[in-house]
Amino acid sequence: MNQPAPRYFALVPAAGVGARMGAGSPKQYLPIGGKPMLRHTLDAFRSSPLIAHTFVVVSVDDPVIDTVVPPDGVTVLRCGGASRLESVRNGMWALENQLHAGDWVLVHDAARPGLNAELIEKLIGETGEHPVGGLLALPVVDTVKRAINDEVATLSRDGLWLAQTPQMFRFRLLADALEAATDPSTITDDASAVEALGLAPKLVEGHPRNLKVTLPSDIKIVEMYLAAP
Ligand SMILES: Nc1ccn([C@@H]2O[C@H](COP(=O)(O)OP(=O)(O)OP(=O)(O)O)[C@@H](O)[C@H]2O)c(=O)n1
Ligand SMILES: C[C@](O)(CO)[C@H](O)COP(=O)(O)O
Repeated sequence: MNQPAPRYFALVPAAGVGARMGAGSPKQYLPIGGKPMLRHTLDAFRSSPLIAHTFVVVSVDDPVIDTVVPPDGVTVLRCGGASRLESVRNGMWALENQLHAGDWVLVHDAARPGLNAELIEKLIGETGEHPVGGLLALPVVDTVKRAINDEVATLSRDGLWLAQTPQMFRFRLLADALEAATDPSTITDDASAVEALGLAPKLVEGHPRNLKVTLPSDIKIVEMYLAAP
């Protein structure tokens, strides 16, 4: 019997405060290339024919989202938590009765506005029906140092990658993994919750344009990528 076509949904955690940006307001609403940072991410998912719908998680009392959310393709979930882990987990809880166990969920940071349809489709295409899931990541190309107190050591960069997002997993697996996760300081992305179950997601090479806008110096970099044809 033919299997139903897989469904892909985006879940965008956007309930952070942007402390490291130091802008005095949540960074996801800062203007990037003429529109709020979050809108770039929402528009990227709306531009991909593979994405059935996008859900964005914001803080319960977010006063800005209604002026940023596009007219269609996106549903706002006012259930943000005290950590990224909690915001994503709360978002998954909110979708419990809307998504099927086998639906794919692509979790993507609102703070990564450089995402485009090509990267979305690359992740989906290369992850395919992988038994665990996949995430965009970049292989480490610099020498890595670890500094503890006055000691500095060079770490082998063999096999080291820097995780990006989206990170895509089937709904049930991701929901169960996040349910089992307890420590937001160690479970800093969605894949680490799945890895804690003893599972290994696929790493798919992303792109520097998909950087996480964390510090003020990141804004000009991502605007450069967004301005490039
Ligand atoms: N309680 C939180 C914390 C973070 N995030 C989201 O998770 C993504 C990645 O987090 P990060 O870049 O750390 O954003 P902030 O937490 O806002 O930044 P900072 O750590 O500097 O405060 C962002 O899209 C952010 O909005 C979230 O939804 N809920
Ligand atoms: C999810 C993530 O972007 C993968 O690199 C990263 O872990 C988010 O970290 P943050 O401290 O919440 O920005």
